[in-house]
Amino acid sequence: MRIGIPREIKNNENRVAITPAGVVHLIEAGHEVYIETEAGMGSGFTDQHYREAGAILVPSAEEAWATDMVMKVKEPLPEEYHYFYEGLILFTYLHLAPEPELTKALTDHKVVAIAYETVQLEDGSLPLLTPMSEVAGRMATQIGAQFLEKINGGKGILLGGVPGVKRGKVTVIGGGIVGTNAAKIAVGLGADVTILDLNPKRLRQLDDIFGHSINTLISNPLNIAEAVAESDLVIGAVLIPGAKAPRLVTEEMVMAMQEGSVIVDVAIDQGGIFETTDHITTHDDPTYLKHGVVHYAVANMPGAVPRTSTIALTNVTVPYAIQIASLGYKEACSRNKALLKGINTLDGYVTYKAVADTHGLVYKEAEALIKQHI
Ligand SMILES: NC(=O)C1=CN([C@@H]2O[C@H](COP(=O)(O)OP(=O)(O)OC[C@H]3O[C@@H](n4cnc5c(N)ncnc54)[C@H](O)[C@@H]3O)[C@@H](O)[C@H]2O)C=CC1
Ligand SMILES: CC(=O)C(=O)O
Repeated sequence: MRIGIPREIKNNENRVAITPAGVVHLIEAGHEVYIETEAGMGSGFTDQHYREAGAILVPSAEEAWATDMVMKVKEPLPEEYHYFYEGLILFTYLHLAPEPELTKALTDHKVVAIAYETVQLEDGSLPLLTPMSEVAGRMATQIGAQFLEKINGGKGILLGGVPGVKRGKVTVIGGGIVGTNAAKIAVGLGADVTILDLNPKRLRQLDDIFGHSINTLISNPLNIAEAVAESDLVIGAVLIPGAKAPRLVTEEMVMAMQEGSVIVDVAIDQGGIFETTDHITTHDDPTYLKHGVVHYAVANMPGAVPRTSTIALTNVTVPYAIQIASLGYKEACSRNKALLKGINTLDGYVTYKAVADTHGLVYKEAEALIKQHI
């Protein structure tokens, strides 16, 4: 199969969908890799690295898109929609629930869109989201600490405090991969950390992992309101796979926070969990002030640490890409049910229920559509 890797064009998105090591694996499996020139530069991989690995360098995005399967990192932007064609396999993060226009473009062009973030194993885990959630979770606390500094618009506190001065309070809403990694860094900095989750089993696991260095709270509106009001930093880390994020923190709750406190809404890629994170921000202009609270809502946080992120991402995506390329998506998804769950659009239909429900579109099971072809 011909696999295309265009350069990412989202603001400050320095990741790339394949490393030279990944190219070697794909070529060993019998495939051709067409990579746009300079696509890997932001991650420290030169065109020469890719050439030596056996890739074919192409000078335009158009040529990278004119292949059988395109691998990307982020969702295509409107200026890329004209590359879509019927039967194109697109393997990337999509986050379609907050993206009605992209959903329409994919269904209109009958693209086979396989979203990294909804590939799901039997135990419910999301193997192609996990590494980026680890990165974003760790970054969330670092970023929060940075914006709490007075020079960056914050209230001027050090999360760990010092002897004789109180520690800062960090609340993490959602105790999955992002939440756990955010808490690890916050505990490491010496902050007073509270994690809320809806799932009592998860809270027990967190209690086993962190012991008395965190507080756990069941997630409900009263607990959220109380924890948010007294926090210096609140991190949004909730996910209902494929669906629009629930708005758990109301504007009123944000108004109860002290001026100069900070919100990092990591879940913004699924629409965000704060009523006040009403738009996505970029690495160029990452924050805005609302009710005196600094809001950070960047949807591609790992793009800021591309070397780490590209390697972590491709470690997990390449084995799935090889399955799709070697077997074809129909056979690969019939054999691998985790991959089947990744198909968000097929044959002009939305094939992920939460996405179809969010946009009020007809839902069709990917498996049934694939069977019609076989
Ligand atoms: N902004 C960015 O650059 C990035 C954003 N993300 C996003 O971060 C979000 C979280 O991802 P993960 O941690 O991997 O998901 P996860 O599935 O590991 O964890 C989500 C947690 O939310 C909990 N939850 C569900 N409903 C809840 C509620 N009402 N209250 C409290 N907790 C609730 C679940 O029980 C689960 O523990 C996703 O939207 C993901 O796409 C991930 C990486 C990068
Ligand atoms: C998960 C995601 O969307 C990202 O890493 O940018």
